[in-house]
Amino acid sequence: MLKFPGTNGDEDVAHVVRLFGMESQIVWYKEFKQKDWDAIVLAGGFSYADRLRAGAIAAATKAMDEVLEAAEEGKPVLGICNGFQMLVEKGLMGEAALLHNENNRFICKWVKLKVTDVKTPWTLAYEEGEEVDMPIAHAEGRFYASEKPNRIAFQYVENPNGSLWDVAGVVSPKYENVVGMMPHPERASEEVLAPPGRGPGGKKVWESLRTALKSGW
Ligand SMILES: NC(=O)CC[C@H](N)C(=O)O
Repeated sequence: MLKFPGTNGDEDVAHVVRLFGMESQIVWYKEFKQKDWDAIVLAGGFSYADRLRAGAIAAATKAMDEVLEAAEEGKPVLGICNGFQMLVEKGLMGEAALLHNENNRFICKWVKLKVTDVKTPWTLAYEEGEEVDMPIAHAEGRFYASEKPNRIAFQYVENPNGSLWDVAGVVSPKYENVVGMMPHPERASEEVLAPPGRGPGGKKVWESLRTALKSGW
């Protein structure tokens, strides 16, 4: 897992990855070499204080060239929230952008999602069309693209931010091993963290990864 100045989701991701039986290390972006890792998670936060646009400055680092190389090699790469913004800014998610939420506010709440692509290393443990709960926490999460993406990984059941096509997460059009999503699966992977009436809808992201890595993805 990669840490930039302002990343804040790294400890939570490392914790759940270990909880699901895998090893995980947090690596400072200056020291990051992709060849050392089987999979990469770009955790959420406020890298470089969201200056310019969220994820834009992180996308210009050498560490993100390493991430691109890992994507090209077929390694599973997941961008969560600010990590998704980095993948978009790096150009890995096609002609797309994450704009300010329609209401111009930072939105922090649990939402219901539909899993719409289960052919990625991050989603293969879900049923297609399965509805799950996860929290969102972002200001710049409104998915925009001139054309509907071919592979949408997660869709909002009730769209909170004005994203086109209810997009909450997409598969890279170039690399099917690369997924970006605004909701936070790492905050929804333990029963105890789910509020009343909600379930830990992120668990299967890590179960998917475990299965994918075991089968040599
Ligand atoms: N939780 C996050 O990663 C937030 C992402 C970004 N800082 C935003 O507000 O849009």
